[in-house]
Amino acid sequence: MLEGTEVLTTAQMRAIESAAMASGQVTGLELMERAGRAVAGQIRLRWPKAGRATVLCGPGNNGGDGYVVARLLHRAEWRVRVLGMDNTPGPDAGEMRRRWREIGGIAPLTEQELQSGTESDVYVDAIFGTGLTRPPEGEIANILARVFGRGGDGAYYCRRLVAVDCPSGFCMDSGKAPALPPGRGTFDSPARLTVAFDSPKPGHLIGLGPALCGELVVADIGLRQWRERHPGGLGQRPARLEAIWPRFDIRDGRRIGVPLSDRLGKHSSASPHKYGHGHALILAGGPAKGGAARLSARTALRIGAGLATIAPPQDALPEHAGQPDALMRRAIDGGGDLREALADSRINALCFGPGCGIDRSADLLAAALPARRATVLDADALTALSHDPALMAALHRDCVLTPHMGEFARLFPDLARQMEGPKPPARLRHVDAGDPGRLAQFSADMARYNCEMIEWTQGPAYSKLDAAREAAARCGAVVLLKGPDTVIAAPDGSARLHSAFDVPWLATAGAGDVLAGMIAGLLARGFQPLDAASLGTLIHAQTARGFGPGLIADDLPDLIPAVLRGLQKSQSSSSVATALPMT
Ligand SMILES: NC(=O)C1=CN([C@@H]2O[C@H](COP(=O)(O)OP(=O)(O)OC[C@H]3O[C@@H](n4cnc5c(N)ncnc54)[C@H](O)[C@@H]3O)[C@@H](O)[C@H]2O)[C@@H](O)CC1
Ligand SMILES: Nc1ncnc2c1ncn2[C@@H]1O[C@H](COP(=O)(O)OP(=O)(O)O)[C@@H](O)[C@H]1O
Ligand SMILES: [K+]
Repeated sequence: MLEGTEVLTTAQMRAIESAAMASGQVTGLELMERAGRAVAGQIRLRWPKAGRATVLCGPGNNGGDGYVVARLLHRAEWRVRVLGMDNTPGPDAGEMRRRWREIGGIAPLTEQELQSGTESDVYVDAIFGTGLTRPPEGEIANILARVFGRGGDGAYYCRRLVAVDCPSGFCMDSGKAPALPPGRGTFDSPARLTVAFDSPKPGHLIGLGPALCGELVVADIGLRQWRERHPGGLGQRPARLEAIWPRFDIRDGRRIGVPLSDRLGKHSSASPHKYGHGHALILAGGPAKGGAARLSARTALRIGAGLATIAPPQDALPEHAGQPDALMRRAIDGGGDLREALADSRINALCFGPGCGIDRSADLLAAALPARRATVLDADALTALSHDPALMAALHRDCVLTPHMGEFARLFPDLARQMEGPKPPARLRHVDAGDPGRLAQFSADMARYNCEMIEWTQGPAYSKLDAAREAAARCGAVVLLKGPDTVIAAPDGSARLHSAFDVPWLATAGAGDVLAGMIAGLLARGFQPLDAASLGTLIHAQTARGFGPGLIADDLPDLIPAVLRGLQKSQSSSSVATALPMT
């Protein structure tokens, strides 16, 4: 079964941790011990033979986790070198540092120290986690350049790098990474493994996250139980932000949200007629422009629409005489013809854009949108939309927009600009678990968090998630912002994240046309717009995974049945992580 996995912003995570500690049922020290144990356990799972480890401990609680890792690896007979800072950390990290000091020394956390001595088998990055408040500078930036950079020969300095919670310096809300000091390259060396705590954060899944984090393991540190007991806690209401392709292993088996694939294999038995599975109408362009729409139409049939009709203008109709024979053809020359076609209420999903032409899309959209059928807008239809505010105003809740970044920038230029620039919006206060004043504030924030979730999603940098959500709210339709990471946002703030970093061959001409057809087919089958867009994204990538490099878009539709069969089989399995291959 494919289900979403809840994603928490760093602010939500902090609020939950603080409220859990405030409840008295768990202490910060216990959470830190569990976090460190999870990381040490994952290291030993991968590299069972005790070797040499260098643990880099930063000034805060992430560093505290690092001291726990050091202690536990030492106990497992690893030779451990710790580099740390000479600051006064919070009480929990201070205690963990003290416990480490009873075992071994702490060398200064400097680039020179990191470079010196025997090379380690494993490097543990516990410099910064969720508490990064400003871009790293000076010596810390130099160390990060060493940890995340490459030598002159292109080889990574720290070959086996394990990141605690996240690669340090990286923004877990936006997936952005700061610039390294001039001449020190970019953040381009991935961790081998990232162990995140409790839930994935948006940054693990979008932006640079999938590339930088390496394998992602989400470890249970015992907050789940607290959360489920806490009145009004996350377990009590549907998740607003979910990951729909968990490319990570999640340790506690927690799955929240809609079992997305449940209905996929099943066709409605209450309405066994083909019209019970919907009728998708795919609007095609003029002569020699029909290939894109044909890809969409074939896909709509393959994903299970009861009927699909391709609708080019009359002079292009003969070009569509070939396969598939199951596809129906109908000439639609302009808005009048389309209005006439839509008099048939059984046509319940429309697909505009692929190869359709900008002017034709504009004309047809003006006729179709008032009929309020479920509608996918892609390619030329998005360009038409960007030219005409009246069309934009006519969008409705059953519309799904599927822009890539270029199209998004034409539709929402201000939001695209914000994504590029550094925009530090108001950031939530740094929480220190030992400070009662701050805890009280966080309890208040926690209460706020239950009702004002969207506000909390604003990370320190404006992300693709923020932009897609704002766009969806602005236009009142589902916005699917595609790329290697895809964000699907609904006007009510619900959003789904998908990462296709493992299938770069999906970026091929016509793949977007297939996606549009897939969503149209799912809309025809009666899936809600957010679910249709999410499932379409997921199945689209899954078909590409199954094929491998060399894929062309024409291959995709005919791979769908195998993916659907796989999804049906996996419905008997309890966890996505075991049901689907990990990347
Ligand atoms: N008690 C908790 O809430 C738990 C926290 N845990 C760990 O704690 C982490 C969060 O801890 P913190 O909130 O202490 O945050 P961090 O440990 O990420 O870093 C905060 C510290 O870094 C300093 N800092 C921030 N940006 C800097 C910069 N650019 N240059 C130099 N110094 C900078 C801050 O002043 C502060 O001292 C999580 O990522 C996780 O690893 C886990 O132990 C689980 C429990
Ligand atoms: N680097 C990438 N890795 C995996 N998938 C990608 C990548 N870049 C784009 N995609 C996906 O490939 C598809 C390309 O769609 P689109 O840009 O509309 O292309 P076209 O217009 O040629 O069909 C989208 O589904 C997008 O999410
Ligand atoms: K880290």
